[in-house]
Order: sequence, then C-alpha cells, then structure tokens
Amino acid sequence: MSEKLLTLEEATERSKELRQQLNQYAFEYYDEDNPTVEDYIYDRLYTELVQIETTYPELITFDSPTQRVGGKVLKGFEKVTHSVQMYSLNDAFSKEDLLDFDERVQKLAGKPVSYCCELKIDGLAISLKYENGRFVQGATRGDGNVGENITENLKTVKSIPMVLKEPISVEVRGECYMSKQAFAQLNQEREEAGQDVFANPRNAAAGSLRQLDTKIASSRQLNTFLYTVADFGPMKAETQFDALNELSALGFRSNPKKKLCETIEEVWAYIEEFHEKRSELAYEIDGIVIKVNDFDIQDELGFTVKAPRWAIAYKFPPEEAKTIVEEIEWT
Ligand SMILES: NC(=O)c1cnc(OC2CCCC2)nc1N
Repeated sequence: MSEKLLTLEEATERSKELRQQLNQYAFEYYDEDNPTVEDYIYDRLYTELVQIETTYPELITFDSPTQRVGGKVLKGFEKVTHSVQMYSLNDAFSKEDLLDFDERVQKLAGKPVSYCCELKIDGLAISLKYENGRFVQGATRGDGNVGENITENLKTVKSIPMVLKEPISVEVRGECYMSKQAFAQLNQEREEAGQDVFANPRNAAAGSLRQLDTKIASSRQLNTFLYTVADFGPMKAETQFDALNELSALGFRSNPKKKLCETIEEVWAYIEEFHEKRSELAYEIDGIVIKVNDFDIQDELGFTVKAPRWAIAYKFPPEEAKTIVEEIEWT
C-alpha cells in the first residue's frame, strides 16, 4: 500500500491502523519489556506511517509514534505549581531506625499495619497529569510545591503513555531514570566526543530532562516507574499495593519487585534481599521505600512539613567506589 499514493480516505484508514499497531508494539517493547515483533517489522510500518503523514500532515495525531522523536527547541521551562505537594521521604540507615519507624506507626495507628515495600529508584521525581486519558502536562518535583514544566521532553520518553487505557483524568508521580546500560553507552559516546561524562545515571537523567532541545531528550533512552497517585479521579485502589497494580492497568510502567509485608521483620528480609541483588538490577536503586499499605491509615497518619509519617526510605550505603581505593600509607 505504501508505494501507491493513497487517497485521503485510504490514508486516514491506513494511518489509524498503523498508529494502533505501532503503539501496541511500542507498549510491549518499552512498558512490558516484552517485544512481540522484530525491530525491522516495526521500522517498516513506522516508515509507512511517516510517508502517509508527510503526504497528509493533517493526519498527524497527538498519540502518533512519530511525535515521540522530539524536534522542538524550547526557550526555557515554565514553572508549574503542583496541585498536591510532592513530598520527600525521611531516611532510615539501620534496622534500629526501621524498628523505631514501625513502633511510631503502630502507636499512631493504634494497631499493627502491613507495609508495601518498593525499590527506591535512583532517578528524578516527575509528576504526570492526564485529562480524559490524554497526557497534558509533565513536571519535575522542584521544591515539592513548584517544579518545571518538562512536558515536551517527557513526551519523548517511550514508556510514558500519551493516551491511557481508560479515558480518565488523574495525576500520577514516579521516577524518570536511565538504565545502567544506557548510562554506560551515553558516557562512552561523550568520552569519544571529548565531552564531560555524567557522574551517575541520576545526573544523566536529570541532565537529559533539562535539555531545551527535545531531540536530545528523545535520544537518551530514558525510562520510568510510576508509584504514586496524587489525584485519584475515578481510580478505586484503597491500598498502595493495589494502586501500583492499577497504574500498570492504566498503561504506566510500575516496578514489578514490590512486596506486601505483614511485619517489619518481613520488611527487613526484603531490604537484605535487595541489598544483595542491587548490582544485578538493570537500573540503580539507592534503597527501599517502605509505605503503610492501607490508604485510610496513611490519611490518619498524615504528613510533616516535608514528608509523610506513613513512609520511610531505608538508604543503602553508596555502592563501593568503582576505582581502586589507594592503599593508605601507614606511617
Ligand atoms: N524513588 C522511588 O522509587 C520512590 C520515591 N518516592 C516514593 O513515594 C513517595 C510518595 C510520598 C513520599 C514519597 N516511592 C518510591 N518508590
């Protein structure tokens, strides 16, 4: 079909088919890490869609995969005031800190509680706003109340859905990160080009989202894990664990290694498990986030000025330095 010049009616029909198929293939590849077609199949269909959109630009749509490649150069980033504050987390550095947290929570809740444990992805916190299922705004955390509008750059992040599986209005938060492999590849390219290298994947992700040229952001293989619902809209989840599953069902990427723990001892076992497994993960984590699972109890416990009383971040010590530590000369 791509050789013969299509009529507008044929092109309208064919471009709709192509968009649906390409977006499904991209969802499997970027969100589910489970591609079902070879790259050359995707590329051939993508090329056909570009040809149709070049002939009939009026057929380019909001969610066309051709719009993921960026191309706008912004003058700057506008400020965004978050409708719901983006809180930070209090830290725990030992099992004793964790037990103290559990004791405080049980005392405030007046009963034992279950915890939803999540890997603490070492990236940049972002907030995504959807209206009737369409992505309308993306922002950085900033100081928790005012962030930067980076919508155009986030449109190039392939795992961020442009259209949700349900036409609902919600605001969700998560982490935008760069995988260890993408980070190593980027730094190698920069080194070969005589450019400064990034110190770590978090800085590389932050630097990529701060680019005014959206083509650069698009080239950086950024990824996401979503973990918070700020404005629930019609979402029904009553616990953090269910909210994470609901985020996946909507088309977001949420980290599969979450665990529901009934006791703080189970939480500690999960912390030790992933302290062990940390180096095997495709992305960097700097700890574990432990959250009271039940939203009603979260509401009872509330927030301090900066952080929830119902969550804590157990921080791992920094991974041992890659460089050889010089032998200390004992005099
Ligand atoms: N970096 C992460 O992976 C991460 C960060 N934050 C949160 O939760 C917010 C929700 C309320 C305060 C902290 N969860 C996470 N998994």
